Amino acid sequence: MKAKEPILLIGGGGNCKSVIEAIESEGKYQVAGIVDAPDRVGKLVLGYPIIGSDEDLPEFLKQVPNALITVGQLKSAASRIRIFDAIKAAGARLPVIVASTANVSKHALIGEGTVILHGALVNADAVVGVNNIINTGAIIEHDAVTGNHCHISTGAVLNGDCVVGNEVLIGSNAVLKQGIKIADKAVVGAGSIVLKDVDAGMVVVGNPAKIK
Ligand SMILES: CC(=O)SCCNC(=O)CCNC(=O)[C@H](O)C(C)(C)COP(=O)(O)OP(=O)(O)OC[C@H]1O[C@@H](n2cnc3c(N)ncnc32)[C@H](O)[C@@H]1OP(=O)(O)O
Repeated sequence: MKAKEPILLIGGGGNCKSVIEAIESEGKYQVAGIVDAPDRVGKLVLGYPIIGSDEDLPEFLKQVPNALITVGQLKSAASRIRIFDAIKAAGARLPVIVASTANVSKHALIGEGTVILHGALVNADAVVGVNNIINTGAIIEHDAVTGNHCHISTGAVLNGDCVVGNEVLIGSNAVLKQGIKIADKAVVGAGSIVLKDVDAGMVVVGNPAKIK
């Protein structure tokens, strides 16, 4: 059996727990440790130690060749982008993680550092950008596209041919009608039904979704 490669996780909150669950189920990587705030060093997350804080990151990345961002993304993608850039600058690798119960078409493309959590589906000819969270039970249908640094929350549905820009949050259980375009940095509120395209930076909520 192939030995598991070590991986460093950056961010030790709730998203980290879901990602650990996915990593353990996939069985390709062994969590070497977690980086979080200085006052949390020494604590455990699902049995894995918080081994240092942000300032130790460059040193850790010399020792562990794989890293993933496990900070959540609800307000802005800024923290996740900052860490992504630091990992890239250090020359470490950001693997794709696919949970054992997720389903990713062999005809889909997934960018580096993206996690596909339990029960999610990415269908044929979908393209998912780098550093995305495709959360539990989300659906990215055929030919749909997400940009970089997006969070497609739990149970959200991007129907066929939808195009989502960079740094977008699609809230839990939101549904995008087929072919809808969501521009960069927009937010779709939880449970919203999106029937019209959404401009950059807009926050839309409701059924049908309207600007908040
Ligand atoms: C594993 C996980 O936990 S993944 C986490 C998944 N989390 C999500 O999907 C949450 C997504 N975020 C949301 O839906 C948020 O409510 C946002 C981003 C749309 C808005 O957040 P805020 O700006 O803080 O809005 P706030 O809570 O102040 O509400 C403002 C108004 O919008 C309404 N509103 C907020 N969100 C929604 C929504 N999803 N649908 C309908 N109305 C909404 C509120 O009822 C409120 O209305 P009022 O002014 O008439 O009282």
